[in-house]
Amino acid sequence: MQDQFQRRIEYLRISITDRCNLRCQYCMPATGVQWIPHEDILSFEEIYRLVKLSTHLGFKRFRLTGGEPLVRKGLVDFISQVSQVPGVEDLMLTTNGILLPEMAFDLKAAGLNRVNISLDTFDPDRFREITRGGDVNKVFQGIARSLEVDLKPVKLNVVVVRDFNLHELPKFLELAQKYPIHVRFIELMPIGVSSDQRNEFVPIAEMKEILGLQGLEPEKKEFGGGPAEYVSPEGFQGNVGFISALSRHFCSTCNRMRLTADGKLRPCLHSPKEVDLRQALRNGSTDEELLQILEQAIWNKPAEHHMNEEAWQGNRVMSQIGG
Ligand SMILES: Nc1nc2c(ncn2[C@@H]2O[C@H](COP(=O)(O)OP(=O)(O)OP(=O)(O)O)[C@@H](O)[C@H]2O)c(=O)[nH]1
Ligand SMILES: C[S@@+](CC[C@H](N)C(=O)[O-])C[C@H]1O[C@@H](n2cnc3c(N)ncnc32)[C@H](O)[C@@H]1O
Ligand code: SF4
Ligand code: SF4
Repeated sequence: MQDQFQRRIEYLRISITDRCNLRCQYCMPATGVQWIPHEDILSFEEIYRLVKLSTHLGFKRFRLTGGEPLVRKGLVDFISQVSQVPGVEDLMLTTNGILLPEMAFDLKAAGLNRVNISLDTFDPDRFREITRGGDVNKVFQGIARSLEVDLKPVKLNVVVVRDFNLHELPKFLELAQKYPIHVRFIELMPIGVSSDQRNEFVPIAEMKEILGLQGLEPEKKEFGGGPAEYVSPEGFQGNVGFISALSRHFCSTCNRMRLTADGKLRPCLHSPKEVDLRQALRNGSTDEELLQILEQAIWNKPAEHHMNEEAWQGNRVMSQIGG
């Protein structure tokens, strides 16, 4: 359905867990976060019901995220079920890739269409530093395995952090040159723990200059349902995408809603306004009542974010929203 600004809302980002096997510095505090108790997390049955209902409103793209979605038990069976729901056209997952070497085959067999994998550096020590303990080789293996089992197109998410990985951008470009991978460079958003890391922000224009891509016309073709704008340099096997959340935001074409692991419907990544679907699910609401809640939340979706002018509000960090 459309919201009050005539945006067609068709993409639901579902955070299936707030837990994670990494602790990225821009996403989570060093001490970690208090995990949400199990009983407060939506069960897969509850999420399944919401997915089915949302297709009646025109939702067709569904992305599983987290926390780290691959750490949740029962995920493969859940994907088998959701992938068969009529109206689910694109079922996708955003992951840090650590568990992909062992899970990619089963995910594909269960009906997952594709994966977006986060990777901010090639250097094992620096990866350990930014993720507070992760093994980058697992992510490399995860990328290779995803290509092998055809979870395509495989996309990489590279959050650009000035004092951390700016010098590695050309190496990421090489990856898109040699492999059929969409490499996307992301502006650091001042959300949760990164709300006080604004000095690490690098605008897309600067990234393009470093990469020598400033002159290229953006692709007209769509490569998914997300906000990235792509260029296709001559002779490249993959594409290069840019997610300009701050320097040129894409809110006027926003097509998505978010569901948090504890069952809150979040109409905008940046706005703390949420609607409690868990309570509605658990107090015996009918399908019609749930649909009404969804419709109302979509209609009232904020026009745009205020990351450039306002301080971060609310107490969630990015891993508790889903990115
Ligand atoms: N500001 C803003 N950032 C978003 C939004 N959706 C995704 N992002 C950011 O874009 C980055 C990539 O998101 P992904 O989870 O890989 O998904 P996607 O880019 O929407 O998906 P596809 O383009 O369909 O592959 C993450 O850092 C997200 O936080 C949004 O609605 N607003
Ligand atoms: C919150 S993570 C959840 C999924 C999974 N754990 C992963 O890392 O891909 C989703 C995406 O948000 C990105 N992200 C986290 N914090 C961010 C921030 N402050 N600014 C921009 N992107 C961020 C991550 O790099 C990742 O690509
Ligand atoms: S970005 Fe993803 S992998 Fe890193 S801490 Fe956040 S949820 Fe975990
Ligand atoms: S910041 Fe909010 S309105 Fe803007 S694109 Fe993201 S979810 Fe949509």
